[in-house]
This record gives sequence, C-alpha cells and structure tokens, in this order.
Amino acid sequence: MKKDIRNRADIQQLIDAFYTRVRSDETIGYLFNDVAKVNWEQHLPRMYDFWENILFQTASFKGNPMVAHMQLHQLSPLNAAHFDRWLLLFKATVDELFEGDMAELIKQRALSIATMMRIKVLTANDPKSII
Ligand code: HEM
Repeated sequence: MKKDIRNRADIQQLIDAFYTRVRSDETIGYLFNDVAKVNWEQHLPRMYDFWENILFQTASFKGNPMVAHMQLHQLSPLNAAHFDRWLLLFKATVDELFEGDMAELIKQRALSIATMMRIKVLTANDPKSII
C-alpha cells in the first residue's frame, strides 16, 4: 500500500518526480527547456510552496500563476493538448507514488486550476474562442 501525501517532504518528492518527466516530455518539455528556459533551482521550491499552500494552507506561495502562463503563451502559443499532457503526467506521477485523500485532493485541484488556466490563457486574445 502506498502512503498518502503528508508533508512538504512528500510534496517535494512528488514535484521533483513530476518535473523530471515534464523536462523530457516530447509534447511539453520544450516549453520549459527552450521557451521559458526555466531556472529549476528557483522554480522547484516555488512549486513546493504552491502545492504546500494548496494542501496544507501554509500561505507560503507568493506568485501569480495566471500571469506566468499568459506570458509563456505570448512567447510560444499553448494549446489544449499541452494542458491535457501536463495533467496526464501530473496524475500519473501522483498515482505512481501516493494514494489517499490528499493524493485525490491534489489531482482534483490540479484539474480545476488547469481548467481555469486553460480557459483564461486560450481565450485571452480570442473573444470568439469557446475554449
Ligand atoms: C500547458 C501546461 C503548462 C505549462 C507548459 C506550464 C509551464 C510553466 C512555465 C514555463 C513556468 C515558468 C517557470 C519559470 O520561468 O520559472 C510555469 C510556472 C508556474 N506554473 Fe505552470 N505550466 C503549465 C500548467 C500549469 C498548471 C496546470 C499549474 C497548476 C495547477 C501550473 C502551476 C504553475 C505555477 C504555480 C508556476 C509559478 C508561477 C510563479 O512563479 O509566479 N502550471 N509554468
């Protein structure tokens, strides 16, 4: 039986495993590696803060994810397939490492934030688009 996500160390394990997949992914890897040229030493701790705040209300994350992704979309257009792939990798990583209420909750939150982000980003400059 796998354990549930209980603390920041577990979130760190999850996020490190997720971005290891993301970085070498054929569909979305280039957005991180070549377009945003992510500084991972800075980005990973921000992502631990983001998810720790969502699961455990630590209020440690100070950032604006919507703006970050709007900017990315200006540099290189995002599409529905990118969001689908991101979510699939996220869910697969959670399921590989954890199970339990928090594991379910983090997948639900990822889905709802990704859905909102996708609508905002993909309709930002196209009032006719329905998604
Ligand atoms: C198409 C899917 C996605 C792509 C390609 C993507 C890519 C990126 C990139 C390139 C950055 C900037 C990293 C940097 O320069 O340091 C970023 C930041 C971030 N992403 Fe995503 N992302 C995606 C979906 C999501 C989703 C669904 C979530 C949340 C559920 C999320 C949460 C965040 C957060 C919290 C940040 C940090 C924002 C900040 O520092 O203010 N991303 N993302």
